[in-house]
Amino acid sequence: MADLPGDEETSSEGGLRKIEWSEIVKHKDQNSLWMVVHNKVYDVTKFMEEHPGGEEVLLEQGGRDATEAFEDVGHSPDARELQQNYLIGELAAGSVKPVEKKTKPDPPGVQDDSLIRMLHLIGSIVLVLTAYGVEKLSK
Ligand code: HEM
Repeated sequence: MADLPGDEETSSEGGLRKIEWSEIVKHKDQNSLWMVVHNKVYDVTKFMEEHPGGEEVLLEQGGRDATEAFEDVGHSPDARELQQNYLIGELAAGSVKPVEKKTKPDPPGVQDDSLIRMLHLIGSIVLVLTAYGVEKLSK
């Protein structure tokens, strides 16, 4: 495969280029789709349309560790052989996987905000009532 960015970084021992997560996570759409399976990095951009399981599932795994998803499907030995055509490198040892941001729970502070507003309201009412009471008493 030609024109792979950083091809020249190919390591001497394994022959496989060591790739960091910081680079992998950038390749997660139709233009360029990489995924990690068993610590190996695959560029499946050109395979997307041919994938018997559909391109959607591959896109979902773009820029991520797809090992579990890949194994859960129980891919055939043929599929595993085919997969090797798309091998571009291996995960750099010690490369730290970025924390995935999934659907966030309610941001903290939302509840606190409404609590503060409620306290303000109660405070204002107490203030008005007190002022009213003081005025009455002073008469
Ligand atoms: C380089 C990576 C991959 C290759 C080469 C590949 C290849 C294949 C092949 C050849 C098949 C046909 C059945 C078989 O031979 O096992 C298949 C089916 C399937 N693949 Fe993949 N696959 C890859 C990654 C993935 C990933 C990451 C997922 C994520 C969920 C996935 C999901 C599926 C599903 C759901 C099917 C079943 C389709 C069906 O039987 O209806 N594949 N794949």
